[in-house]
Amino acid sequence: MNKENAIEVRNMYKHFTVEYDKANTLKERLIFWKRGNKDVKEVLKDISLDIKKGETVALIGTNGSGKSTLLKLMTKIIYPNKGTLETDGKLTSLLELGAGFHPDFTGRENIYFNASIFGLTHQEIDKRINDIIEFSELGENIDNPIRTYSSGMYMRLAFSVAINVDAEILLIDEILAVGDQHFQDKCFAKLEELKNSDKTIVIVTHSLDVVKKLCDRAIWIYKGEFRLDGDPTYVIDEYLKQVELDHQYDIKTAILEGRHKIKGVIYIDSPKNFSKLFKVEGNLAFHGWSIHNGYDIRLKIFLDNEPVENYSHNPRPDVYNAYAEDYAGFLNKDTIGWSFEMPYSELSLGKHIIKAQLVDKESNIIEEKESEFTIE
Ligand SMILES: Nc1ncnc2c1ncn2[C@@H]1O[C@H](COP(=O)(O)OP(=O)(O)OP(=O)(O)O)[C@@H](O)[C@H]1O
Repeated sequence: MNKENAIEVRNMYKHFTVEYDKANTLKERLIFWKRGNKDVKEVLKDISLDIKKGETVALIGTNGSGKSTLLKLMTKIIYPNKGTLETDGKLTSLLELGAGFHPDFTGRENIYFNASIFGLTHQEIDKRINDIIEFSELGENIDNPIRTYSSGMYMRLAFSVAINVDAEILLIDEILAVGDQHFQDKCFAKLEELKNSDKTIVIVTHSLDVVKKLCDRAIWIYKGEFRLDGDPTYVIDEYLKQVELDHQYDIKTAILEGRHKIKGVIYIDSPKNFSKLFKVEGNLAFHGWSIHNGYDIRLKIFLDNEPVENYSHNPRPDVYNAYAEDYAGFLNKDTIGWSFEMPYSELSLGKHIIKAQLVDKESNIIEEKESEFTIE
C-alpha cells in the first residue's frame, strides 16, 4: 500500500446473494415459483480508487448506486468478492450509529462501553467524557438508561462518541440525518475542524451543498461503477446532468403509463418574517421561490386576491442546490426565485394576504402557500 494513502481499492467487486424462502407444498411451489431460488445482485463492479491521508472525500450517486456498500466495505463490516480494499490508520465509522449501545445501560455507561470498543482505555475515556457529554447536549439525561432516549438523543450520543475516539479515518453515512438543524450545524462545524486537523474523511451524502462546502474531492458511483472523480463542483455538475437525463426518461415513461404525480414546493420568503409592517415611503418587496416536476405548470401570485402580473423570476442557487437531485430535469437555475415590489402608497392600513400558487393548464392547483401581514 502506498504510504500516502489512507484507503486503496483495487479492481474490487461486490455482490449480494438474495435468497427466497423455500416453498413447503406443491401449491406454494407453483404460486411462489421464485422461492428457494437465489438471485445474485452485482452491487459494485471493478472499483479502483485511492484516498490520500488528510483528504475529505464524498461518495455521490443516486439511490441504490452502491455508495453505502462501498463505505461498509471500507469499514470492513463486509468484504469484497473480488479485488482488494486496504486501509491504513485507526478507523471510526458513523454508519451504524450506536450499533454497540446497550439499552439498559445509562448514556454514561454506554460511552465507556462504546469508546472501549474503539480501543480507548478507561483513563483515556475519563479524560474526554466531559467533552463527549457536552457535545451530545444530553445534560442530566446522561445518567438515564438509553432505552428512555428519543431517537435524536440516541443519535447525538452516538455521534459524540464516534468523533471523540481519536480516529485517523472517519467514514460517515448521511451525517445530516442526525438530530435537529442546530445539532446538524454543530456536526458540520466539528467535521470542518476534524478536516483541518488532517483526518481522512469519507462521507456519503445526498446533500450536494455539504459536498461543495466540505469536500476536497467527489467520487461519483453510477449503477455500481466508478464514473468520475475530481473537483466537487465539476463532478456534481456532471452527475446532475446524468440524473436529469435519467429522471426525464423515467418521468416520460411514468406519464405514458399514467403514473406521474406532479408535485411542487412553493415558498414566500417575505414579508412572512415580519408580520407587522409600518407604513413608510417607498416600496415593499416580496420574495419567494417555487419548484415543480411537471410540464405546463404556471406560477400565480395574488395580493389580497388580486392577481400580481408584474413579478420577475430570478436565480436562487441555494434552493437549486437543495432540490436539484429530486427535481432533476425540471429546475431552471435562473428562474426558481420570484419577486415583485409594491409602493406602500398603494397598500391600505390593516391586514393583507399574499398567496402564491402552482397551477396546471386545467387550472388545478398543484401547490399553494399563503402569508398574512399587517400594515400599521
Ligand atoms: N445486504 C444486502 N443484501 C442484498 N442487497 C443489498 C444489501 N445491501 C445493499 N444491497 C443492494 O445493493 C444496492 C446498493 O445499495 P447501497 O445501499 O450501497 O446504495 P446507496 O448508493 O448507498 O443508496 P442510498 O443512497 O439509497 O443509500 C441496492 O440495490 C441494495 O438493495
